[in-house]
Amino acid sequence: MLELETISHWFEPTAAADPAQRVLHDVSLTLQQGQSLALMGNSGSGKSTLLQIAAGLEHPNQGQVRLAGQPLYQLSDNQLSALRRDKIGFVFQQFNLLPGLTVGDNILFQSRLSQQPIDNQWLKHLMTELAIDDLQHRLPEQLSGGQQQRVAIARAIAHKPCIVFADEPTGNLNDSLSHSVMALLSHLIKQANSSLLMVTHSAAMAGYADTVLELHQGQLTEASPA
Ligand SMILES: Nc1ncnc2c1ncn2[C@@H]1O[C@H](COP(=O)(O)OP(=O)(O)OP(=O)(O)O)[C@@H](O)[C@H]1O
Repeated sequence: MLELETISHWFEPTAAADPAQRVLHDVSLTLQQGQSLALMGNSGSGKSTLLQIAAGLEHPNQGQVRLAGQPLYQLSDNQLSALRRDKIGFVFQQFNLLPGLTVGDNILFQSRLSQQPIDNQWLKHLMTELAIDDLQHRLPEQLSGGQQQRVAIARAIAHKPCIVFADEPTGNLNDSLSHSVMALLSHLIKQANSSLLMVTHSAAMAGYADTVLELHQGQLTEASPA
């Protein structure tokens, strides 16, 4: 479903005398449909860079990413945007809800853009499970952090994407909220038969994923036990 093929990536030096900063070295990875993977590693080890490359948001210097059989970095900009819109869901640490839209419109935003038929039964199920059905007419600023992240999860899964990319999805929540939000995210992703690639600093949150890998010196290794 998601294949990273020998990805290498570096950033140009900020000063002429500095060497280029190589962040990823020949990273390969396969994620099957319905499988979840947590990516851990020290700050600055390249986790977000890897997630951005896997999601088609940052062009790698070398290597290819295949998502649902399509080589992301051989697609035109329009094809890549359409694939991201139809096949991918995103959950970010900062929630990233659209401030001018109600909860209901935020959740439907991506489905409407993709012009796919909206599965109302699935939407209702999501809202009930996430306990946000009474919040549909509120604006994001009228919600708590935990409520905002539950809305962001509904938005990410509403169109049953092939894969959800989550960058520190519980990074702004306290411990108990983190567990309840993470439990809901992993449960609903399984129900949608979506895959999950999640970046986290928390071994407890990583424990919700089927597999945990660590990024160290530009390469993926089995995560060391917590
Ligand atoms: N646009 C950029 N230009 C130059 N260097 C960058 C850029 N983006 C990231 N980096 C550098 O690449 C390295 C990896 O960054 P990245 O954000 O992927 O790490 P991370 O593991 O997600 O870190 P954290 O856990 O702190 O969020 C860091 O050293 C960072 O400073």
